[in-house]
Amino acid sequence: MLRIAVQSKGRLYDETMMLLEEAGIKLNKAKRTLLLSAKDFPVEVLFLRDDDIPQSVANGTADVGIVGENEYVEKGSEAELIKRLGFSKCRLSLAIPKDEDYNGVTWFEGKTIATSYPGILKTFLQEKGIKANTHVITGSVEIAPGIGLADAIFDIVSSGSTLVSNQLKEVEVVMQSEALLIGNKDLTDEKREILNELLFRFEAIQMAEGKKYVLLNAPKDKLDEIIEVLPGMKSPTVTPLANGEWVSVQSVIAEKHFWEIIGKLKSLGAEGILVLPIEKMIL
Ligand SMILES: Nc1ncnc2c1ncn2[C@@H]1O[C@H](COP(=O)(O)OP(=O)(O)OP(=O)(O)O)[C@@H](O)[C@H]1O
Ligand SMILES: O=P(O)(O)OC[C@H]1O[C@H](OP(=O)(O)OP(=O)(O)O)[C@H](O)[C@@H]1O
Ligand SMILES: [Mg+2]
Repeated sequence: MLRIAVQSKGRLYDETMMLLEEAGIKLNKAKRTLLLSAKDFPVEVLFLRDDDIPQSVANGTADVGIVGENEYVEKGSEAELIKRLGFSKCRLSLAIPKDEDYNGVTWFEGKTIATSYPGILKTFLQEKGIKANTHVITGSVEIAPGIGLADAIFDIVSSGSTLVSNQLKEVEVVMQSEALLIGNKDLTDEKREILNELLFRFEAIQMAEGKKYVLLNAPKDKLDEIIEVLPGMKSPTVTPLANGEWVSVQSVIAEKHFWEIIGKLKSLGAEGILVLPIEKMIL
């Protein structure tokens, strides 16, 4: 059994559970259980507060874990980084009251900064040679300047709307963060084998992200030009149609180039274009 620690509720929960489900890990349902086993796969899932995940993985309570890079770095965890998962992207930034003049990090000299990430903040301030006081609070950090608890804050920013609604402005981005798969350094060979299977599945899911399968009918005399627009994984599949003047072409395209590619295909005379989602991709 490989034991995976995941956040029990919060910002990481939904996408973590979706990733596990897409990887074929279906949990045996039980109400209010913090440890659930999976059906048909030697994995069990341990639900924890995200702050506790790096340490649980480092000390072997869990074998692997899914946690924000911010928590992993803050805890200085002995766990090893196995894979970046690409979701829950955010950044850790310093922010100050919006009406303050700001002309560089020296603004923070002698100031008090409220944060839930004192470790990362300390490293940053040391690198910059700034002496400031840190006020550690575990939540609602953004209200600290407004109630006179601190002069500035150091916290998670994503859209920036929490800063705006607290009359703050972001002045320094200190680190970028995303969800990570981390693992204990001393996994047994058996556990490594399960982990490798899990990684294979995660990679197939990530590979399919942002990609679409396209099928279309093309006039034979335009085939070369159409193939140039549609690179495909290796090269597009081309099959003849009953009408000898036409062929069917199938390929994979990146969603971000979708409309541009479809426009070119149409102008080259492609017809009957079908676009299908891709669930998994194994090269
Ligand atoms: N606004 C956001 N946008 C994107 N990712 C975020 C955002 N806020 C937090 N995250 C990421 O999700 C992780 C979990 O955030 P969440 O707010 O659920 O944590 P928490 O309040 O500490 O929860 P817990 O009760 O588990 O300790 C953060 O550590 C960060 O990596
Ligand atoms: O830039 P934004 O898009 O506004 O996101 C940033 C906010 O999101 C997180 O809080 P969350 O909403 O998860 O609430 P929490 O304090 O209960 O963790 C984080 O702590 C910030 O406050
Ligand atoms: Mg937390």
